[in-house]
Amino acid sequence: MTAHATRAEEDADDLDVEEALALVKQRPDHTPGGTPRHHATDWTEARTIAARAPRHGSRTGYLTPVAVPLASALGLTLATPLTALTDLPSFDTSAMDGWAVSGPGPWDVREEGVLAGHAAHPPLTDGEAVRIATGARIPPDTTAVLRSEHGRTDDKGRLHVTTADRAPHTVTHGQDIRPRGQECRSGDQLLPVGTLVTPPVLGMAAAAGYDTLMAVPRPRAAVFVLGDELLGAGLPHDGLIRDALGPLLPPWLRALGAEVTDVRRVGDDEHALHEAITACDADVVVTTGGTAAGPVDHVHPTLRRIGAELLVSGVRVRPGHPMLLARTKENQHLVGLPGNPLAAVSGLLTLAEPLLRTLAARPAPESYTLTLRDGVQGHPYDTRLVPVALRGDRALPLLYNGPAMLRGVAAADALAVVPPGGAKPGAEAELLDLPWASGGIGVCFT
Ligand SMILES: Nc1nc2c(c(=O)[nH]1)N[C@H]1C(S)=C(S)[C@@H](COP(=O)(O)OP(=O)(O)OC[C@H]3O[C@@H](n4cnc5c(N)ncnc54)[C@H](O)[C@@H]3O)O[C@H]1N2
Ligand code: MOO
Repeated sequence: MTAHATRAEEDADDLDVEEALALVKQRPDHTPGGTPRHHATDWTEARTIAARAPRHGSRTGYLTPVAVPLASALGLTLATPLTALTDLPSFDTSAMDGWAVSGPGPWDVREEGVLAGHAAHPPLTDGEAVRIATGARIPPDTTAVLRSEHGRTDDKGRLHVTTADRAPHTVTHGQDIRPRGQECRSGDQLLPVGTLVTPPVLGMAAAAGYDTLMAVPRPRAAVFVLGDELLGAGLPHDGLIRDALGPLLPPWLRALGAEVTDVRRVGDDEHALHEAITACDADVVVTTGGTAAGPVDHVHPTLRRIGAELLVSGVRVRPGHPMLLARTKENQHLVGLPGNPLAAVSGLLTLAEPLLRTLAARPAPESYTLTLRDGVQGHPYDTRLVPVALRGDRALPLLYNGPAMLRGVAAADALAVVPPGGAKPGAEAELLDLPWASGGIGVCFT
């Protein structure tokens, strides 16, 4: 381990120890800075509140379904059942390249063959055959398809069944013919409401006659990045640092099913923040930074000013405890992510993920646990989310997991949920998968 790594690891540990020590000396409803945290919500409860938030009043929770062209429907949820608009196959079709034959052989072979996509072929008479391609329409009165490798034509053009292992290949009635309606009849339900539109669902829908699907659209999300200290390019200098969340959040939100409609830096300007929020018509507003009670932390004052309803104000989770969720308009929620980058990731998974999931009518991922290879120091009262790498059937907690660090999560497959008090080596921990670790980067960012 390098001297640099050792120092960073100590820093990460120091943060935990400092916070823990400060907290054990205080009542659990006070932050280290002494600000009361009367409203801090339990981590599990916060996720439940976020998932239910869009369901207030008589609302279903999900966005109004729309007709979406197949090319744009990947990742959406079906709002109506997928009902076959046609029989499949829609005509009797050849399953193999070969000959359509009628009655027992040998057969006289017609001159013109039948290809996929061709118009109907005249009926065969008994003792006749015609060359046919896979997917072509079966001529009326065909009794079987003989595969090209199971037949040969003699010099008079007559078709014979060839032999294998000294016995002729069998030609049974209906062999290698896919009858119309074998897979479904027009009107059959192929997939229920609530199905996630995956690549095979798109293929199935096209085969069954659809050009568009009635689906729940992607929630539209706007990202407002707060902080005068942030640079969009180049090296940090003079106390200024690079904006890490501007690049991180939009693709992650897309991976969570959102359409990102706006990404803007609004500095530490209360007026600009007020303008940005009130002019925004996205379903979800995500702000970063400014959630604490510092002199330029404008999120809470702005929410008070616009009369927003605070649903979650602080969560008993580390990092990320100042995160918040508010209802800013009848159809709009705001997720306030803390500025520390790993704290923002924590808020994304705690509040934004369940909120977006409900708006998009997606089912909750199955929760699962794995054994932790190493012990993880806990917070006395709060849940911790710790980046882990998956190695076989064990989760390996990663270093560099301090609130301001992304080095751990950048190498992680999941975040482990560590309960208050910590976890011993070999303990089971719930894992929150990172979208690309399970789905593949190409799938989740389309
Ligand atoms: N008196 C107290 N102070 C703080 C408390 C507390 O309980 N009492 N909590 C600390 C914790 S924990 C966090 S997290 C932060 C949350 O603060 P804010 O949401 O107001 O965030 P900022 O102050 O704006 O920034 C915090 C930190 O993160 C850096 N930052 C901000 N945005 C970005 C970005 N887009 N990319 C990279 N880094 C960013 C910023 O420069 C600060 O270093 O409050 C603590 N304070
Ligand atoms: O614990 Mo804060 O929430 O640094 O990130």
